[in-house]
Amino acid sequence: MNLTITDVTLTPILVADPPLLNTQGVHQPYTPRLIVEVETADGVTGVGETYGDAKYLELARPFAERLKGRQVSDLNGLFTVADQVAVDASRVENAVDVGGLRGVQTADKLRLSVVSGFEVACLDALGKALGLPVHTLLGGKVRDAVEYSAYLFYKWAHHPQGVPAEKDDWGAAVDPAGVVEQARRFTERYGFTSFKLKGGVFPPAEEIAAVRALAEAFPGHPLRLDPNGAWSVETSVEVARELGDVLEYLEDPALGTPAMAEVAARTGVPLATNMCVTTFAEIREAFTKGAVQVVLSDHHYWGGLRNTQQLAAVCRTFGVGVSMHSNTHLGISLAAMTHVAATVPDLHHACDSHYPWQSEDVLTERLTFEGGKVAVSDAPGLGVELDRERLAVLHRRWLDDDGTLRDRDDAAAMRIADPAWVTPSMPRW
Ligand SMILES: O=C([O-])C(=O)C[C@H](O)[C@@H](O)C(=O)[O-]
Ligand SMILES: [Mg+2]
Repeated sequence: MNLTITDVTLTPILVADPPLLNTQGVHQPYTPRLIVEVETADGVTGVGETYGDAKYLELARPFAERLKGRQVSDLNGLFTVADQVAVDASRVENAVDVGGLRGVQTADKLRLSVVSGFEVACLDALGKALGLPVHTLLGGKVRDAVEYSAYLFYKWAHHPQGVPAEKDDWGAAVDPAGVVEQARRFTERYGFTSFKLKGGVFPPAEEIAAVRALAEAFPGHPLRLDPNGAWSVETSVEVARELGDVLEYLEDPALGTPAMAEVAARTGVPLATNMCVTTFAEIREAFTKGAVQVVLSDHHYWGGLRNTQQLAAVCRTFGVGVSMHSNTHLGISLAAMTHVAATVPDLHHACDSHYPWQSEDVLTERLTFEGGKVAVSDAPGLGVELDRERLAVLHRRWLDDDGTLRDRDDAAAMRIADPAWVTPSMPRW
């Protein structure tokens, strides 16, 4: 068996995204993703996926060049390769990513986001070459299915008038009744039993009312609210007081570890984060201050599936829970998330997934949720197959774009509807 990497292909694409609202603005009609393929000397291929904005693509290109001639099994070597790739200083000047939605932005984190796409592609190829599923390469599954939560968003029925977009059949959700209706459809279509509402969009009282309406419609079901750091400490404590009896956790109510620690000290509601702990370097301060009770790993920016397992081990050591964050990903990443989540022993919270919002994919067969869970594939590799025609169509869309959609910008999308919109300064409430 020859595991030498002989070819690496990078395909940036634009995928349809509905008008989902968050505290920064609204999703653009198409969002960038990067599809990574590696091929071995034996002709075995592996696929990976990561963020597709220009700053990732510009690192992925030199990274891909350096991979040829290496072994798909040399997963540790990917980090050495990453260290050799220079990051343009202007890419980390503002120190935050997507207005802060993905936490701090450092050169290392950018590199890790690229490593993850290649790591997953290498694991897929290695698994196929050995006839083993990715979860076996990660040490073996401890469950046969991984539970996901319904990721509810305030949303408009359509992207602003005149903006080209794909149709979506979800309708609008801008008030408690709309949120409950969306949740009902999520349960009917996918069987989800826990619900996360993306908040920070409307004044807290409206979002409290929406969560209350969910609690009434789905009594006893785990509920979460995530305003992406849009609230002050006082507001966070107030919301925790109002909703403490129904929340599984509050996610990033306030921005930054010191503020989160203060909120945590003043409420019994557990706090989760995908914003103040997004790198290993941020763990010590957050855990020693008791700022977070659940870390939501995003294998893309934590540097892959094996780093996610390491994060889970650190969390276990500190008695902090672990679950998963999600961002406009496709089926390759859902498969990758499912494989790694299947290997984490103490996963006690349903993982996030945007996948139901992504009507387009690059797989021949979409992954499915049954009873809110994705079955863990035992097929070799990730257990997914690339649909080359679909990939070509979505790549063509990226090629045809004049550059405005190649970098995610929720504030720019909002300005189309509201020209006066500026990225809100935090805390917003
Ligand atoms: O905090 C989170 O869970 C996210 O950042 C998830 C996504 O970025 C979500 O907020 C989005 O895409 O609007
Ligand atoms: Mg979050």
